[in-house]
Amino acid sequence: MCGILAVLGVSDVSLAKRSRIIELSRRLRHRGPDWSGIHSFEDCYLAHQRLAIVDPTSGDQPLYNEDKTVVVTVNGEIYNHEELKAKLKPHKFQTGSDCEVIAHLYEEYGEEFVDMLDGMFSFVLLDTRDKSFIAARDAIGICPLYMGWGLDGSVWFSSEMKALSDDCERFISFPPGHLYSSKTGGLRRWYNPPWFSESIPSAPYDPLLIRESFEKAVIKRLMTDVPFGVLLSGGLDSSLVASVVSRHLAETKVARQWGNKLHTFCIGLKVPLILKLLRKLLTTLAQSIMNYTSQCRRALMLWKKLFITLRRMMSRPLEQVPQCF
Ligand SMILES: NC(=O)C[C@H](N)C(=O)O
Repeated sequence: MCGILAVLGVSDVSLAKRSRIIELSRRLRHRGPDWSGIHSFEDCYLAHQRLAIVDPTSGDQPLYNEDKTVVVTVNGEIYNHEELKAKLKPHKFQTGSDCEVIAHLYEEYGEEFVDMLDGMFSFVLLDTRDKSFIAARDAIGICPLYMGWGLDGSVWFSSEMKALSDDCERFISFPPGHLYSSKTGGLRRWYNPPWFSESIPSAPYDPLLIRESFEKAVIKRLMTDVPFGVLLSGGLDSSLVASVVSRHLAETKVARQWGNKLHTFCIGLKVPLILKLLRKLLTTLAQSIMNYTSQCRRALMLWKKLFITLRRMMSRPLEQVPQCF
């Protein structure tokens, strides 16, 4: 999770406008407490609130290509960034951030690079050479993104609606798997898997393939330089995730630095059945530590905070909750 805000083509380039954009970006501070950054170029602003996951020491954003003509602000994790860097051999990387690869891929391949990314992301990229910009959101919309239009013709993008709603004349939820290009002035789908148009899936059911894909999906998400935990509900999905993590934790960078105890978290009431399931799960997870919050009042306070955080995003709650990432 990080927070991004980009405002492109504002008519007012005064210091007051810049301060306003910084103030709006602060509305996303809860998404990234580790760093706040802004880059402005003429009438364009790219701001970032960072939750540092990969390269916490030098990966602050916005990020750039070598001569800083391409600027990006990204919320996301690019799981195949090492592989992509290897393809971009002549390029010089300034940071160890997984997201810097986006600026160099754009330099190398233009707007068509987005389907090379394996990850969850939403980003805005500004090419200062011709003042064009693109914005994109991952295949299924794990990372949130909203797009708005100001009365002065400016185009806005933000991780949360609360940074757009007071300053834009209208705004939309940016569709998952799409790319906006200022050159064409429209949205187009970049994610076009072969099965997309099938109404009934034609691939035969293959449980081993499902297991293998599930394990791979969990393992690639262990790409972090900071300690992490697993949130347990007591149900099947989170238990399966925890069991795959516990089996592969020892191989990770994090375990080498922080030890290979798996931290798990659970929030809820002490319902005997759930406690029984959690206890059973913990006996199967080697070296795990459980943090259980069961105080009703604290849980309610957290819900209150969550509603305030998601303010104006709750019209379709089930759709919006995963978008907190
Ligand atoms: N967390 C993010 O969304 C950005 C980037 N992956 C970082 O670790 O800084």
